[in-house]
Amino acid sequence: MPRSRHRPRHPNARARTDRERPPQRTHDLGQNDLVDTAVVRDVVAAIIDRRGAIVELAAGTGRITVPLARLGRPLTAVELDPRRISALRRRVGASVTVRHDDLLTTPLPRSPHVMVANLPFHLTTAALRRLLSEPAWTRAALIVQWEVARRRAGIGGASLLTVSWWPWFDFAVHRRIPSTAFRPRPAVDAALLVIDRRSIPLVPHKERVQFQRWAAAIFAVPGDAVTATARVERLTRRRARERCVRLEIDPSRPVSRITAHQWARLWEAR
Ligand SMILES: C[S@@+](CC[C@H](N)C(=O)[O-])C[C@H]1O[C@@H](n2cnc3c(N)ncnc32)[C@H](O)[C@@H]1O
Repeated sequence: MPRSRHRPRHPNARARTDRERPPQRTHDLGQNDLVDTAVVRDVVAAIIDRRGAIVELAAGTGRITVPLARLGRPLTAVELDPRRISALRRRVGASVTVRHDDLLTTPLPRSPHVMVANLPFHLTTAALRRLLSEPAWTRAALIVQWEVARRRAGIGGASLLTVSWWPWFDFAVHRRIPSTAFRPRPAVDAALLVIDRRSIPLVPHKERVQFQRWAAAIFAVPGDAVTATARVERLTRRRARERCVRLEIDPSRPVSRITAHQWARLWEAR
């Protein structure tokens, strides 16, 4: 069953009478658990050399939480489904902080930490937006749909969401995860997407809002780097081409194929 087909019902929503209550559908919450232990090991390995506390979102019944707990670091596991919370508490014991909360709003630490999540697919974009605007985590190891991971990492062309955050984050696909690694099995493969906060941003933080507006304007122009630069910067095509060549950007390159460093150079050259 595709994970994203049904709109999820929030378990904390107004209580309904039995007659009103629809049949329980666990896939509404994207409960595709990770049953492949080799993939679990890869998720843990992705954060093992990053210091700080660990926050796991969408912890489920603890298939990733348990091996994370063995690292002996402060660990908070967040899960929305109250039935899963009870199972999780029994499984991990008192050393893990188990929090019954929504991953989109749960408070995150203000000190450096790492994030882990096998995200419910229907919340992927909302969760990414939320995480990217949080100030303190240094690395996030996230399981997301395969195609989403490729787009976020700029493979075969970056999306505006990626470009908007590229000066401050690096996105990499660590591995593909076959749909057979989950129960119930989703309709599509997934990937382990690892996002690192850049220690030296490519664009100063204080310019983020302006950069994002400008990038959106460039993205809205169909075509290549020259066409977009000329339109947004109000340059002649000749001047725009000269600027691209000077900045080592192929003038005929589609906007979605411009790299993170090239975006930063274009921004600086405005
Ligand atoms: C794909 S499962 C992952 C479970 C477990 N981490 C694993 O890998 O086996 C997603 C989990 O997120 C939970 N979930 C769904 N919506 C959530 C939300 N808004 N906040 C927190 N957890 C949520 C689901 O109940 C489910 O347990």
